[in-house]
Amino acid sequence: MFAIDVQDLRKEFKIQKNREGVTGALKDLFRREYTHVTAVKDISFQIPKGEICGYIGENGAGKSTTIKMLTGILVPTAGHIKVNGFVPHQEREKFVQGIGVVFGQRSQLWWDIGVIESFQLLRKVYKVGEKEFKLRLDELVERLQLNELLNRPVRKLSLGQRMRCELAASLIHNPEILFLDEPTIGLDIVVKTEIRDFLKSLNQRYETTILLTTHDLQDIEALCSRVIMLDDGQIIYDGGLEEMKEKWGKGKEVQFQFADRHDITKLRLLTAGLPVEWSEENEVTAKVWIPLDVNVSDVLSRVVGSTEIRDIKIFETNTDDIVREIYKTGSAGEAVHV
Ligand SMILES: Nc1ncnc2c1ncn2[C@@H]1O[C@H](COP(=O)(O)OP(=O)(O)OP(=O)(O)O)[C@@H](O)[C@H]1O
Repeated sequence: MFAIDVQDLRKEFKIQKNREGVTGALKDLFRREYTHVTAVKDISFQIPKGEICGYIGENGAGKSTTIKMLTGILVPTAGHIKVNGFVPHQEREKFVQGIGVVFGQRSQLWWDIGVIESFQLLRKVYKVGEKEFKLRLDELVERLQLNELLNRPVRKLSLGQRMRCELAASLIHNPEILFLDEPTIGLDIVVKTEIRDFLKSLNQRYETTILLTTHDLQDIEALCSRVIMLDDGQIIYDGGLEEMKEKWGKGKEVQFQFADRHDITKLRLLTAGLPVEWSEENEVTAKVWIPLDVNVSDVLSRVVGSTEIRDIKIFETNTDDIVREIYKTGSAGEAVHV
């Protein structure tokens, strides 16, 4: 059984049209006109237990709509969903016991009461026993460093502090599946790293399945072995992160800092016959772009032997660039493997 099993899932929204002018408004009063937006277009995917899967796409691609259907907040127009063995919108009460949800843009904590009181309320919602709650809370407090925050009202927390509390809140009942919609949005790099480390260890320790929506591809790099990419409600890529890089990565860039002034013509001659491209940065620095099918060491050995070098830096393919390129060209269209 998969942790998440989605078959031909579709969501259409009915939107009221507003006709123009007074006559339009009057007409609207008597007979409303509607248009339909299809936010999710018959998508299918399966996520095995214990996997951390990135769910990415541009604004409006349909990510949040999918998460809302997977968590039972929205009812699908068509298709089938099984999460943790349940149909989310039909078996809500049993279903929510097994999932945790964090929407980065919205809080599940009560604004004016102390964090610990919110946790207590959630304990009751999820019917967690006092003893179990205590153990769980101690662990979360330690690992997310919440000690100082427990008695403060949520409205007095910084965004990073609040997000750590949100994560703890979503995990009080030790769910098997965690849905995270933009969990690192607006956070500084230190908090982002802390949250990523926490999620990684949570996954390793409890085999928690995580579906993660994010615009920050560093989240994906740090956490996900698999990526599902959505475009206009359809899946345009479903596969490994490394595979994605191999398929669409443009190669590597190597930057040389020479001991003396370099001569770009001479550098080009050194690598003659290889499909590489040199560019000058300044008098002593030059870059060479090496496509994926050329061995970096072949290039290095030709240059290193004949010039004195101070420093070499190798820049790997950047996921950010790849994803941007795929969105731009839609080139992933041919390579869907679902
Ligand atoms: N309640 C709604 N009523 C009407 N249209 C909606 C509703 N919710 C979402 N949509 C539309 O569905 C499409 C997908 O929206 P969704 O919020 O799922 O995208 P997203 O990928 O999560 O985007 P973002 O990255 O901006 O959060 C958009 O065109 C959006 O305008």
